[in-house]
Amino acid sequence: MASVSALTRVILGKTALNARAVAPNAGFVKFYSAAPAYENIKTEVVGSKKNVGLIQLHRPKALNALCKPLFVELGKAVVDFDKDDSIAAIVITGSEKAFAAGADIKEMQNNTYSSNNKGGFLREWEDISNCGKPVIAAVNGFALGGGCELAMLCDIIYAGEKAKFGQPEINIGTIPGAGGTQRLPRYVGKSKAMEIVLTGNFIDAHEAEKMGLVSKVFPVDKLLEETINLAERIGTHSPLIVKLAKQAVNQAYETTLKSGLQFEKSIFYGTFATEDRKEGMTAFIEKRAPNFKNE
Ligand SMILES: C=C(C)C(=O)SCCNC(=O)CCNC(=O)[C@H](O)C(C)(C)COP(=O)(O)OP(=O)(O)OC[C@H]1O[C@@H](n2cnc3c(N)ncnc32)[C@H](O)[C@@H]1OP(=O)(O)O
Repeated sequence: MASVSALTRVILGKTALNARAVAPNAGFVKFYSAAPAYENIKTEVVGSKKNVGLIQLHRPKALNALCKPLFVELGKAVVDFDKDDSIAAIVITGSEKAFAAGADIKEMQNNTYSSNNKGGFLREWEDISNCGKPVIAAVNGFALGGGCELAMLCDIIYAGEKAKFGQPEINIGTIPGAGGTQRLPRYVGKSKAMEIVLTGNFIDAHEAEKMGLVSKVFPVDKLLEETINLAERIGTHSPLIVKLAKQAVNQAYETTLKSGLQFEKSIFYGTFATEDRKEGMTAFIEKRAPNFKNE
């Protein structure tokens, strides 16, 4: 697969450089003065308004298996983009062959119950689910085990038509450990989730779309472009209201309908305390585009 840089050059028709490598004020790519030297991921700021944080998992020799160093870097990149007011949404992608082939089996082979427990194995993954901004997965290739779970930690999943999803942990004598038994049934229902978890079988992108795991399927070489378009579309709205909308939808997974509706109502009422709600409605009535201030 072409690198993120090459892809974004194609997508945006201008020079997109790795944010780590670019000098301050280089124009197209936002410079992170304190950007760490990542080894297992690449980050860039992309989109015509430079408001989409793109993270590419980059551990090609292991099909992006999610070793701890990779996840620490991924968590840091997500937290940094989440804190950055110029970023509207975050896209996580992998390579054409693999989004991620799961947690790193070689790394965990000699773990014990007690080492998992004491070390909080896979705890870093919470950095993704705690992100306030929309996180979108662009999945080409394998999204297996932890790879499928990482995609499900994201708010929206777009897939390339050759993507393969699965929870094959059962094949190696364990069970999904990063949300597969909990998030998958919420996406696809109990029977299909049981089938996927208990057989370890893979499902293709179109099946995943039919089941509701994936929102849309695209040709492999269009996936990243379409996902960035989606992130940019979200980025046209008030970041404050987007964050509240995300919180409200996520609450549907945490509670009963009655208390979820109460939660929604209080968030909805709360939007009336924001400048952006006032601006949005005023702009509609004045027949002009809104100018949101994130306030
Ligand atoms: C949260 C939990 C508990 C988990 O995620 S458990 C892990 C769940 N995931 C899996 O079981 C998938 C494991 N991987 C596979 O089944 C196969 O690699 C696939 C994805 C079907 C691809 O098969 P192939 O195309 O034949 O590639 P394959 O040669 O197996 O993999 C290429 C390299 O990546 C390595 N690799 C692939 N998946 C890996 C993983 N999850 N952990 C560590 N290394 C992995 C693999 O060992 C090989 O390395 P090497 O060349 O040093 O032998």
